[in-house]
This record gives sequence, structure tokens and C-alpha cells, in this order.
Amino acid sequence: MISVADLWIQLDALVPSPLPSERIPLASAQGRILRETILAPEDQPPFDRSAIDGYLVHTDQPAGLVTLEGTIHPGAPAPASAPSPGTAYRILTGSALPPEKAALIMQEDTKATDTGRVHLLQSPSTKHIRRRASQARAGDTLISPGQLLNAGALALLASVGATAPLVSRRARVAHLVTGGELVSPDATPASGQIRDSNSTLIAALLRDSHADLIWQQRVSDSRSATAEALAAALALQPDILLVSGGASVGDHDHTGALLADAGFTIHCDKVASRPGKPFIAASREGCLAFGLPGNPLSHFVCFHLFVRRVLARLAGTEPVALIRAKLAPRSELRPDPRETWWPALLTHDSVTALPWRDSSDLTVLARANALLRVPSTPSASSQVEVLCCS
Ligand SMILES: Nc1nc2c(c(=O)[nH]1)N[C@H]1C(S)=C(S)[C@@H](COP(=O)(O)OP(=O)(O)OC[C@H]3O[C@@H](n4cnc5c(N)ncnc54)[C@H](O)[C@@H]3O)O[C@H]1N2
Ligand code: MOO
Repeated sequence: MISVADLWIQLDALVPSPLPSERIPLASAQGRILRETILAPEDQPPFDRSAIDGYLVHTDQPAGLVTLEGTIHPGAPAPASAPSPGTAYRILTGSALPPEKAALIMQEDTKATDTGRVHLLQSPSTKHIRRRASQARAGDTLISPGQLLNAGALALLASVGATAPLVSRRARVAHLVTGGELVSPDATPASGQIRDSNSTLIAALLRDSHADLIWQQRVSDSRSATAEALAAALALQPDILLVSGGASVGDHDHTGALLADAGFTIHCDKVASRPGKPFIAASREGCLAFGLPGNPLSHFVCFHLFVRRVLARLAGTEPVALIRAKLAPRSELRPDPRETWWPALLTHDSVTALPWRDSSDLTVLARANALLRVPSTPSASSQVEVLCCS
């Protein structure tokens, strides 16, 4: 049985390059991965400007009385030169300043007189000038390819007029849910039936994973119905096909055989992970397929360990890295011959292993925000590896 770490290497090799890129409006680009270098089109800031409300004077101007010559409003062109000594302009935060010999004084350090003159109570200085190019020079790199477009990055793009960034296309994912025992969440299960929770789980997980769910269907366990639904999903040419349930060796477990019939190469059908052992990874031209074990906790683990990793690479970004955290006291971890990915709660200073019964136990998932890696051989260290989850 392949180890989790070895399967990561195999999966990485299956995604040698990201999906094609596309230009989209800035307003739709949140959460996308940038695929171009954004250069500063001009100096940032593009002109010297005031960081304060107060007065603009000549650098030779000492404290004392000056005559007010007018106001420079934000948005108005910069005056060609600084006022002559003995005179001043009223300026406001953001006002453009002359390129040379400008000095500023804060309003609080002055006193206006009735005669249109201003008393400067201190010496003016240049410390409140935001200098042209102090943040970046024209041509400097502002954002590099691979960057997630979060709110701050979007604002930076807006500030330089990059209103149609080149980003990775989102992966198109089809999800087939198998199981004769499953009914819709809004139905009342008859004896022996259960509600389908994996459809909701996968739809929610995909939203945060650079992917669009383009098709989702539930079918009974019959081989012909599953084959038919699989063909319908593949006809849409998804980048990723997910099949829930039917990954094990039971009489109704058809995922591996049907994927092979559809021309997929099966790369693995079991991985040494608890939960999540019966995990199928397969590929054919332009499509990767994953058979996820039906148990909801196994689903969650396999998605975070493997599917999310592939989706990150398809988007042109690095998979979420494991972090090291301090294990909270009283966390009782049961090692297993398979490496365990234990549902956990990560806080600012430690990680707590949450109690869970077995891989069908959904109660723990509402609280978990991480998976804690428990090696098959017990470790005495209080430092553990953790994968943050969405
Ligand atoms: N002989 C063996 N039997 C099993 C093995 C094994 O190695 N040898 N592995 C076990 C492990 S571990 C797991 S995990 C399961 C995985 O089985 P399948 O992928 O074939 O999944 P199913 O049998 O279809 O379902 C398992 C379990 O999950 C429930 N389920 C399925 N789909 C959903 C859904 N959409 N929403 C909520 N719950 C779902 C289903 O009712 C079953 O209880 O195989 C073991 N067996
Ligand atoms: O994946 Mo199974 O998850 O060990 O119950």
C-alpha cells in the first residue's frame, strides 16, 4: 500500500503544469491565482504628496509669521515651485507638492490670525512628505505569478489600473455520488437509508479550492446506472472527476473497474492513511479521477490530503504546507499501522486532537479546522505536524 508522502509525489507528477490562464474583470478575480507579473506602470506614489493637513512653505522658512497665498486641494496639479519664503499655501492630506524645496507644517503646530496670516509655532520640515517612488519605481515588480488575489492584492491591482488580470482558469469538477442507501438531505430516510452528506461536503470544499462544481449527481449502486452516470459526467470533459463511495472491494464497489473501462490508468487504489484507505487515483488524457471512500470523515481527509493538493497545482499555486504546532495537553492519540490524520482544532498556540469514533463520525467535522498527522510509530514529541483545513 502506498504511503501518503509517496502518493503526494505521484500526484505532483500527474500535474506537470497548471490549467490555461484567462483574463477576467478585477471584480471577479478574488481568490484566483495570478499568472502574470504586474509591473508598476509609473512611480508609486506618482508624485510627492502631503501626508498631513497643514501648510506648505519653502524649505528655508523658519518658525514665525507667513502670508497665506491660497489652497492646494487633493486632486489639483502640483504647483511648479514651492512658495517663496514668507508665504504659505494651505494643503490637505493627499495634496500634490512641488518637486523641490517643499516643507510642511501640521495644522496643530500653527495658529491662524485674523489678517490672512499664519503663525508657524515650529520649524517646518520635510518629514510629512510622501516622496514620489518611495514605494516602487516605474518598472518594479509589484506582484509575481502564483500570488493569490486576496483583498490587498486586488486593491494593489486597482491602484495601478490592472483591471483585467491574467489568472488561472478554475478547474471544472464533476462529482458522482454512489450509494443505494442514500437519500436527499431534505428527504426522511426509510429504515436502512441515510441522508447524503458527501454532496454537500464536496460542494463546500470545492468552493475554497480554485474549482467550480459543474455537475453533481447521485446514483444507486447498480453498475449500469453508475456507468451511465460516469459517461454523462465525462461527456462534459471535466478537469477532475470525483466519485464518492464504491471505492472499496464490496459487491457494489464499481469505481475502480468503471474508471478502467472508461480508459483511465489506475495509479493507486489504497493509501496508508487512517481514515481514507480505499482511495483511487486515476488519469486519462486531460482528466484526473479520484474515487473517495464513502465514509464522510474519509472523504474529508482524502479531499484535504490529495484532491486539494491537485487543485492547487492545477491553479498554479503551491499546495497548503504542513505546519508544526504544539500538541495541547490531554490530547490522546491512538497510533495505527496506517498514518492517522486526526481531526483537530488549531488555535494560536496549540493544536487539540478532537474525539472521533470512526470514519462515519460527522459530529467532529463541524469543529475541526485541521488534521493532525499521527505517525504509525508513537512519538514522545509534543511538536506535531498539522494540515490546516477549510
Ligand atoms: N473488505 C473490506 N471492506 C472494507 C475495507 C477494506 O479494506 N476491506 N475498507 C473499509 C474502509 S476503510 C472504508 S472507508 C470503506 C469505504 O468504502 P466505499 O468507498 O466503498 O464506500 P461505501 O461502501 O459506498 O460507503 C461507506 C460508508 O459511507 C457511507 N456513505 C457513502 N456515501 C455517503 C454519502 N454520500 N453521504 C453519507 N454517507 C455516505 C455509506 O453509507 C457507508 O456507511 O470501506 C470499508 N470496507
Ligand atoms: O477510510 Mo476507512 O476510512 O479507514 O473507514
